[in-house]
Amino acid sequence: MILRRLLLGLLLSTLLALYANENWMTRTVVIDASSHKLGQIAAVNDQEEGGHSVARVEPQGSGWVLHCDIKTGYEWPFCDLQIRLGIGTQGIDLTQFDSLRLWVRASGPEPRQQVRVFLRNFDPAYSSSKSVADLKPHEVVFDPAAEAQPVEFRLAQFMVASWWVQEHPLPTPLLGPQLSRVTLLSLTTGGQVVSGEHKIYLDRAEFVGLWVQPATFRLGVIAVWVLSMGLFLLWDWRRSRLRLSRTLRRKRELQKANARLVMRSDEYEAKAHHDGLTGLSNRTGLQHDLKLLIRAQEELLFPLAIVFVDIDHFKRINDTLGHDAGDEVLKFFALNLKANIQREDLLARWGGEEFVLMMPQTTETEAVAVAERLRQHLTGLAWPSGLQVTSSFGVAQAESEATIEAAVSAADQAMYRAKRLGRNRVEHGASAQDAETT
Ligand SMILES: Nc1nc2c(ncn2[C@@H]2O[C@H](COP(=O)(O)OP(=O)(O)OP(=O)(O)O)[C@@H](O)[C@H]2O)c(=O)[nH]1
Repeated sequence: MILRRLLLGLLLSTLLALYANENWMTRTVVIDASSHKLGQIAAVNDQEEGGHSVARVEPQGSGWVLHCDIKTGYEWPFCDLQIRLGIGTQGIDLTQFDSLRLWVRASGPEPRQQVRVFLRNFDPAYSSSKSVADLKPHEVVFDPAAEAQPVEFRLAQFMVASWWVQEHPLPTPLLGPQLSRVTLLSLTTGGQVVSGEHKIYLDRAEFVGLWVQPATFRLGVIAVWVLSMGLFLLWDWRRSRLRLSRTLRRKRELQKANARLVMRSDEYEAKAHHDGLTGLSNRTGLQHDLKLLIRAQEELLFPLAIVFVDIDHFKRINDTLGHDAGDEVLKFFALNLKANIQREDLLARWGGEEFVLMMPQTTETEAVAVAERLRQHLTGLAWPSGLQVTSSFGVAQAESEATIEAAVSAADQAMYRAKRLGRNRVEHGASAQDAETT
């Protein structure tokens, strides 16, 4: 948005600047009675050339009037109103100007009273500081009465007077117009003047030019555009780099946050799948592990032996020794169960003082033997607080994933049968009584 505004601003400024360059950025050198003292003005006649014409200048209005009495004597009689420009032979550099405006009138005995305008240039190659005749004259001739005032000439219209070139042979490079050191502006009577009273009135003259030539100005405008584009590209490149590094930083932060979340979710999952007291899997954990095993190696899993283990009269331990002692018994029980089974067996706390053992690739008969070994081992342990702890076992077998649920139920039933039959024993398979209960 800002960029669009800047671009629009630059575009409008460019159009305005181009217009201003040609219309408002003009400079003007004014020549009139207030800018030039009478000492800088001279009336010259043809007497030095052997003529008899008489010329004199006097101020009038904002400028001057040249009174000229043309008399025969010289072949080309004339009177000249000369205005000094600049200081000494330095003159003024008119190459920076485009035109000359003149507020001029002329009167005299001719039907078309012509005036010649000269711009005389100094160049040490052909001029001496003393003689006006050595200054290269650039000339236009016109009839002021036929023109609207002010009369405007382009400086390019001024041509080097051919009669002067004939009298001053020049090397080729110096032949053309030269306006870099113009020391004199003169208004002269016409080339074929007739005898009598002539007057040339000059109210004002102006050299007009542009401060900066359009070609140079346009180059400047192009430079501004190129610079702006360059700056924009630099700024855009820096912005893209900043954006990129910001995005990368955010990505890294996200990755870190993600890793933290994954870690936390792993922790929660571990907590959800484990029993806090014994460190064994809980029922959810067991189901999860079982699912993984079925997915990974179902054919190696079955027959799957399922053993339910329940501590006998556990409530009494709690009641007599307290809940903490009960916890210690549970931990000790779990530890010893774990220590006496194989690595690939799954052991979980099913709930309360009840545990489940699942043994892959194990038949019911083999599991009964394992259960018996465990029962004896657990019974023979030195229990905390000198307790005598026994446990009851129920064993069943699952042939496939579809029969696991039934086998779990059968093992649970068998364990309860072991309880009913006096505890501290191993039971397996379904009995008639179990079938009745289910
Ligand atoms: N200390 C402790 N006690 C528990 C925990 N979980 C369950 N219990 C207790 O275990 C006892 C189980 O009692 P019962 O279901 O009557 O079983 P039992 O006393 O072992 O009797 P039988 O199983 O029939 O031999 C209850 O008093 C529960 O409060 C536990 O995490 N810690």
